[in-house]
Amino acid sequence: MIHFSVILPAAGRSTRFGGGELKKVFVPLLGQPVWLHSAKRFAARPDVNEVVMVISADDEPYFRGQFADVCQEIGIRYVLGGETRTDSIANGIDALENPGDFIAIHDAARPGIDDAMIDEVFSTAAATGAAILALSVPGTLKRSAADGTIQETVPREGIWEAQTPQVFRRSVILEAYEKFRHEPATDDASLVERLGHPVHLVPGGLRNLKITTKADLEVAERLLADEV
Ligand SMILES: Nc1ccn([C@@H]2O[C@H](COP(=O)(O)OP(=O)(O)OP(=O)(O)O)[C@@H](O)[C@H]2O)c(=O)n1
Ligand SMILES: C[C@](O)(CO)[C@H](O)COP(=O)(O)O
Repeated sequence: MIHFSVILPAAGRSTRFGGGELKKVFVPLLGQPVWLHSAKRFAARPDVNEVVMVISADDEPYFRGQFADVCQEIGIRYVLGGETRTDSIANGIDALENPGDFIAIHDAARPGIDDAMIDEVFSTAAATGAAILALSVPGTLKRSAADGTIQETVPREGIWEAQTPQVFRRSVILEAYEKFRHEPATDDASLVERLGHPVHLVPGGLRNLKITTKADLEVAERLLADEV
C-alpha cells in the first residue's frame, strides 16, 4: 500500500476572519473545533502513516492545554509554524519522522473535506506524482481598473480555484521546498509548478470551502450539518 504523510497547517493569523478570542481554526463548528474535523478524517485512514499539525508559537499553550489528549487519542503530533504559510509547511515537512511515499498538505481551515475527495486526489497523485483538489470557476470574470471600472473580461476557460489537499511524491515536494522555501506562495502547487513538474487538477467540492471570513463559518455549518 502507498503511504501518505499529512501536514495540516493551522499557524495563520486569521486576519480576514477578524476579532474574537479564538483563531478560526479553533472556533467550534458543529461541536468540535474547525481543525479537528479534517485531522480526524486523515488520522483514521489506513493509507496515512503520519499526521503533523502546524500551529503558531502564540497558540501553543492554548493548543497543548485544550487538545493534548485528543492529539494523543487520534495519534497526531504538532510542530510550530512560521511567518508565512510556506514557512509553516517547510517546518511541517522537516518535522516528519516517518515520511510516506507521498506528502499531502491540507489547510486545517478546510473542515469539509470528505473521504471521496481524499480518495480521488490521493489516487491521482499516486498515478502522476502531483495532484491538487480545485474548483472550476463557473462565473463571468472581470478585471477591474484602478478607478473601479471594468478593464477587461477575463476568459474563464481553464480557470480553477485551488483547494487542498495538495499531494506530491515526496521527492517532488522536497525538491520544491529545498529550492523555493524562501520564495513564499499561497499554495504548495505553486512551488512545484516552479520546478516545471506537472500538477494535476482534481475536481473538489463546495463543501471543502476554506474558512476565511466569519460568513464562511455559517456556510460550513449548513453544508456539514447533515453529515456530522
Ligand atoms: N503562517 C501561516 C499562514 C497560514 N497558515 C495556515 O494556512 C491555512 C490557509 O491560510 P489562510 O486561510 O490564509 O489562513 P490565515 O493566514 O490564518 O488567514 P489570514 O490571511 O486571513 O490571516 C490556514 O489553515 C492557516 O492556519 C499557516 O499554517 N501558517
Ligand atoms: C492552499 C490554499 O487553500 C489555496 O486556496 C490557500 O491556503 C489559500 O489561501 P488564500 O490566501 O486565502 O488564497
